[in-house]
Amino acid sequence: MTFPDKQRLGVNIDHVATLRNARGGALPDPLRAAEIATAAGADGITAHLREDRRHMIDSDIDALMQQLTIPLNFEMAATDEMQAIALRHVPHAVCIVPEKREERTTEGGLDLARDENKIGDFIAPLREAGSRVSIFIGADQRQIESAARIQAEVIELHTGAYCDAHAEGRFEERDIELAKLTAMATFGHSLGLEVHAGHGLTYDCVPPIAALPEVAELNIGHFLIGEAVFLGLEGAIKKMRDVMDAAREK
Ligand SMILES: CC(=O)[C@@H](O)[C@H](O)COP(=O)(O)O
Ligand SMILES: NCC(=O)COP(=O)(O)O
Repeated sequence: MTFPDKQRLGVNIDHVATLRNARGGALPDPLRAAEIATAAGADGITAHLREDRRHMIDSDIDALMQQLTIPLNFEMAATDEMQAIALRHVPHAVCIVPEKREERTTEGGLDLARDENKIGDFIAPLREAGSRVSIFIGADQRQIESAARIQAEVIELHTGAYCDAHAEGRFEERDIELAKLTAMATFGHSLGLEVHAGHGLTYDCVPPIAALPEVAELNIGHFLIGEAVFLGLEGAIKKMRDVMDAAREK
C-alpha cells in the first residue's frame, strides 16, 4: 500500500469573503487571496458556496474558475441549484457537505449512510462531467462504507470535534477523536478512497493529523485567514506548510 510523502494543503478562502461581506463592496477580494495562497505554495483552493451566500457568492466562483491556476475544491450542499452550478463549471473537485441554515459553521459530516441512494444519484452526473467527488463525513465506518459504495473518489474527514476538544483542553475526548480519525483514515484508504481531512485545524492541533500517512490532503481556512491578520496570508500559509511537513517527517 502506498502513502503520499507530501500532504497537500488546500487553503479555504471562504472567510475572506466573510470579511468582505461584513461591510459590503468588493474588498478584501477572495480571488486575490487565492492568488497569494497559490504563490505561498497552496496545492489547491477550497471555496464553499452556501445556499444563503453568507460568504462566497456566485461571482467569486466564476472568478476562481476563470483565473485560478491550481485546483479548485468546490464545497456545496446536495441541492439541485448547486448541482447545476457545479455542472456549469466542472471544478477539479466537488465536495458534498451538509448545510443547516441556522448553523454558524459546518457542524458535522454528511449523514451519507441515511441518504446513500439519493446522494449516489446526485453525484453521478458530477463524476461523469469530470469532477472528482469528495464526501465530507465524520470518522464513522458506516459513512465510509457508503462513500465507497456510491463510488466517491475522496472522503474528507471532519476534524472539528477533535480540534474543539483540543482547544478547550478536553484532552481525553481529543485523544478519543484522534483515535477515531486515525482508524477511519486507515479504513477509508483500505477501501481505495483518497482520504482528506479538515475543519477547525490550527498550528497547535494539526501535527497529529498531518502525520497520518493515509491523509493525502488537509483543507484549512478559518484559522489561516485569522492568522493572516497577524502574519500576512503568505506568512500564515507558509508557517502551516512548515508545521505540516515537520509533523510528517517525524
Ligand atoms: C465544510 C467546511 O468545513 C468549510 O466549508 C468551512 O468550515 C468553511 O465554511 P463554514 O464556516 O461556512 O462551514
Ligand atoms: N472542509 C474544511 C475546510 O475547508 C476548512 O475548514 P475551516 O479550517 O475553515 O474550519
